[in-house]
Amino acid sequence: MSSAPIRSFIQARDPSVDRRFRPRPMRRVNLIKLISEDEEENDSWSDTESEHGSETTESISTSSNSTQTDGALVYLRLRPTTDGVVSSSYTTDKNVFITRNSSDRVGKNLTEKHFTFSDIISSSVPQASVYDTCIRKSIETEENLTILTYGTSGSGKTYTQIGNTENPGLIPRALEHIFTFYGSQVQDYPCVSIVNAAINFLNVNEIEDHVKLRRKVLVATNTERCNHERLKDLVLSEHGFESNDSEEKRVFVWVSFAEIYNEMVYDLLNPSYEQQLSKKKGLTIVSNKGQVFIKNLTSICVRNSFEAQLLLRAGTQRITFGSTAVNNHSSRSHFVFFIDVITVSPPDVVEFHSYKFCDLAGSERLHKTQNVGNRLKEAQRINTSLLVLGRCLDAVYHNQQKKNADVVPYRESKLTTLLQAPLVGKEKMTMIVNINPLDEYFEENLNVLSFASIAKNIIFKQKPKKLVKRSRYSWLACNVPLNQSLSTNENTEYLREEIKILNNEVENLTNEVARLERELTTQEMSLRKELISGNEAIVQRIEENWRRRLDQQKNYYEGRIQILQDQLKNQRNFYEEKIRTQQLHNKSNGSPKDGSIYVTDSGSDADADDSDLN
Ligand SMILES: Nc1ncnc2c1ncn2[C@@H]1O[C@H](COP(=O)(O)OP(=O)(O)OP(=O)(O)O)[C@@H](O)[C@H]1O
Repeated sequence: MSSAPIRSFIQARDPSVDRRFRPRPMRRVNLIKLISEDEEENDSWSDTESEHGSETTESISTSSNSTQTDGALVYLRLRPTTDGVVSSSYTTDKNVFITRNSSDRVGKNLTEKHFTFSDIISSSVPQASVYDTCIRKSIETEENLTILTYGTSGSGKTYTQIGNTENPGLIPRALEHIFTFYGSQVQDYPCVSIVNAAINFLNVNEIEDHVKLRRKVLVATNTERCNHERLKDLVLSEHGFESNDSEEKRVFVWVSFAEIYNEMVYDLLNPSYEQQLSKKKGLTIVSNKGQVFIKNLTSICVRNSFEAQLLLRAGTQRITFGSTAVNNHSSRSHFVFFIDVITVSPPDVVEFHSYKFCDLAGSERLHKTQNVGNRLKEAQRINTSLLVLGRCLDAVYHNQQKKNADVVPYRESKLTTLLQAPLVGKEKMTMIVNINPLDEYFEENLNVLSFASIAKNIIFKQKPKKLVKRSRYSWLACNVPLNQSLSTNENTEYLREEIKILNNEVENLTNEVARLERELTTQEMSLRKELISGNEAIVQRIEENWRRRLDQQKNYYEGRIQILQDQLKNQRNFYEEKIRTQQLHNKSNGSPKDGSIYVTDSGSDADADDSDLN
């Protein structure tokens, strides 16, 4: 029995076939774009060949310690609210019940909804706990992880990912964690890297080139080691990370940083970033046997957390921010910060795992953000790419219930093209949904929560994968001491650059010391002023006390003087009266010839009054 011919939309039409049922492409395809991307897919494999390539056997293995057996972990994080009416009420057991408070919409279906999350992070939960809940375990179990922050504008996505100096976010914490975890195993020289999503050993020339590039990128950033020491102390004191560097292992940590702005991919660590931006020359996203990567994205092999934090800060300064009516420091693009960790164990095992921190730009209601001009264009691009992300999640979710899967429209936006692996479950994905639970954002929050609930309900059929390679000389290939690897000229140049960066650092430290001294002087002055004004107040109080006591004493003695004067007056009157009476008496009886005065015994009264004078 002959089987029915397989229909194809490329072949010429068979006139006997009913046109209504002819096969068609599932969607309109931009052929030029498809050809250019496919070409790059082919190229990318040849790029991965290194001098060790012929001796290697490469395998993609399933991660044995992976915990993802079902779907993505979706957390809800609530932003603290200072004023305004809060629209949602929450239950404790991972459920959120969102309801509108304002009276105009009560009674409509829109006003009440119920959603479930992997966990709810309330507004009082500190950044350290968010890190412990969402990321810590993945770093300690060395598994691939993509962490997305999603939500409306101003809901706290960038705060969650990057944070600030007092409250560092997930990325700075992850960097400190990785470097503490691997400790002395972290290598200084980039002997092995990831090129086009494949493990690649570098030869001596490539190592030299990379060391030069690393210097160039680091020298261009403003080194501030003192700030880093503060950040490191803070993070380590909050988490107490433990080191796992007892095993014999060589670890290479690579970081890269990309931005998707107006559907163009920009390299935030590229020394000529400004040129790419002005020429609007973005990078291409390509895929290689399911591994998606950005072609020619600058990746730097960092030696310690200080260098990594510097690159994070330098890249963050280049992210496109703008002011809107909702957030005066609003990200106008999506960014992805990549940390790739390659571990080489003796005799021949090379493993690769990566962490992608993806901060999605906020979905925006145009009438609320009041955007015009460029801001409006950006907002439209942002909303479109988020819409595609929603459609991809929706398609993945519905495909799991269907026999014939629909095409998932990953390629319709740069963001979804890049996130393809976690969206299909090849990599573990954690999504933090940020909302500002004010009543005025009720509808936006409802959209965000509906979107998140789709992500929460996806169950992946495949398990996350980890790239493992066995290479006979891998351990040896990673043992390239500086003096052997660099020629004398290069070595001199390298040392010159080292001196330059150290000088830079000395200058910064001197400035920091001067600043601290100035701060100290100001503090001392204000302390002195405070002490003087404190003492002045005490002296004034004592003075007032004494003055009061003096006044009291004065009043008392003045009173006494008055009494005594009155007594004296009375005595005088008494004796004068006595003298007058005696004189009258003498006159009537004849006065004594010698003129003497006779005193009567009533003088005893005067004696009694005299006692008062004592
Ligand atoms: N959990 C939080 N605790 C304290 N402050 C927060 C929190 N979440 C957000 N904020 C503050 O809210 C403001 C807006 O946050 P952020 O810029 O992170 O929003 P966003 O979601 O990234 O916005 P956009 O999409 O517009 O870039 C910032 O000033 C931030 O410090």
